[in-house]
Amino acid sequence: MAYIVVIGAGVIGLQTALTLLEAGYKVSIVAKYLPGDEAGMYTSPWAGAIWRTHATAEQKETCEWDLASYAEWIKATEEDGGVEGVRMGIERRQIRVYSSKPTPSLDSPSLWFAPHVQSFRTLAADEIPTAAKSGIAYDGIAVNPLKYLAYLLRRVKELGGYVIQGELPVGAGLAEAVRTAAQLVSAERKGRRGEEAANEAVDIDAIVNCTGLGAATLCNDEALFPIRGQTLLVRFAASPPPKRILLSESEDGAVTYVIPRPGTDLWVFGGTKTKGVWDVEVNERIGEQILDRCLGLLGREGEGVEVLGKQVGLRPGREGGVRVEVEVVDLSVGGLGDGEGKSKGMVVVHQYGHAGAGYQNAVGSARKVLGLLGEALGTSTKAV
Ligand SMILES: Cc1cc2nc3c(=O)[nH]c(=O)nc-3n(C[C@H](O)[C@H](O)[C@H](O)COP(=O)(O)OP(=O)(O)OC[C@H]3O[C@@H](n4cnc5c(N)ncnc54)[C@H](O)[C@@H]3O)c2cc1C
Repeated sequence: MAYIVVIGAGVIGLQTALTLLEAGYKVSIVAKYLPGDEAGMYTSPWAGAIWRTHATAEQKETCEWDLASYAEWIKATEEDGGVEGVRMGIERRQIRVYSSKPTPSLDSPSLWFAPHVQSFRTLAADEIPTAAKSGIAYDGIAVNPLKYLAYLLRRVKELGGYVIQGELPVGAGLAEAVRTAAQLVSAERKGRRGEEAANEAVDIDAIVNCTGLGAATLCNDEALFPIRGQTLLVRFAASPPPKRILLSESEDGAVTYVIPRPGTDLWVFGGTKTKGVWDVEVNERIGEQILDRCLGLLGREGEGVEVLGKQVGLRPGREGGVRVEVEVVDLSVGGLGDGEGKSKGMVVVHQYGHAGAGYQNAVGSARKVLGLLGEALGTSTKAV
């Protein structure tokens, strides 16, 4: 059975590990940060998060990825009275998207997703705020990132995946990172199985690199850049609004959104999308602007509104888009020897740079990794 090490425990690493385990691979995760940790370089806990595709009709693969998550999430909210959805930390909520442009016709490429989402409709004039020109609504999904990450981690462990907390060296090249990952897995095996495992060869068949922004230094990918997002966590002391996701896009590209956070009485107010800014300190002035914009979107004043959290996350943006591809890394120099002096090429599947769509891309892009691994290792999904 092929043995895969997944680097990273954000939504991408965890979903990839889960997909590989479900297909029969043995999997260990190595990651500096795990669910429950909070760090500027750990994007996933800070997400909004919702299902709202950013893909254009021409980006066929991304469209498929987004639809894969949508189908899986909707199913989880429907089956068994929605028990699985609750376990996952997701809720089905109507999303209303307001725009400063007129409604495109239903066969317009910008509405490619309309036939695929449930209860799609254009909003009537009296359902649209005065500042907007048009609006659409459909059944969306809100995700509580903390619960969702915890759920994925639990599933990984239930299926026999091992999770090792550790940092791989950055700036020393991918081969060095791969070697360190192998050492960490070896040490973990030793701890788990006792001294007799100490000399056991670490037989790793492939690595999947799900390091998000960390890939900028782990494998020197200069195309990566942060897209800073600031949000607030808000509670309404009285008369909370109807639990809907509202999102407004203005002509200058600014996006304002309110998201009821699943399983809580909190709301996420957002947001910002500032490219190239690494600063993870909360900016109070931006926070006040977000509060004003969101209350305006809800048509409310500020009474009884408690701001309980202020947060910043860095989306892993990448020039040229997501990187999901195979690289064979030469480990011959001081590498993972086979004991006979032969060089060893390690299959590394890169899986990072999902920008503002990591949650909705995760299921589909993990399936792509599964296919790439099967081709690279010569293991069909059924034969691992
Ligand atoms: C404000 C905001 C709102 C968002 N809203 C949405 C939304 O509505 N819908 C949506 O789909 N997406 C949304 N996103 C985007 C989504 O959060 C990201 O695309 C996703 O979290 C990226 O996940 P990741 O696993 O690639 O990276 P991360 O979560 O950053 O995980 C990277 C992992 O790699 C590990 N790692 C990195 N370097 C090393 C190293 N050297 N050694 C060991 N481990 C390492 C880290 O410790 C971590 O475990 C939003 C993001 C933000 C900030």
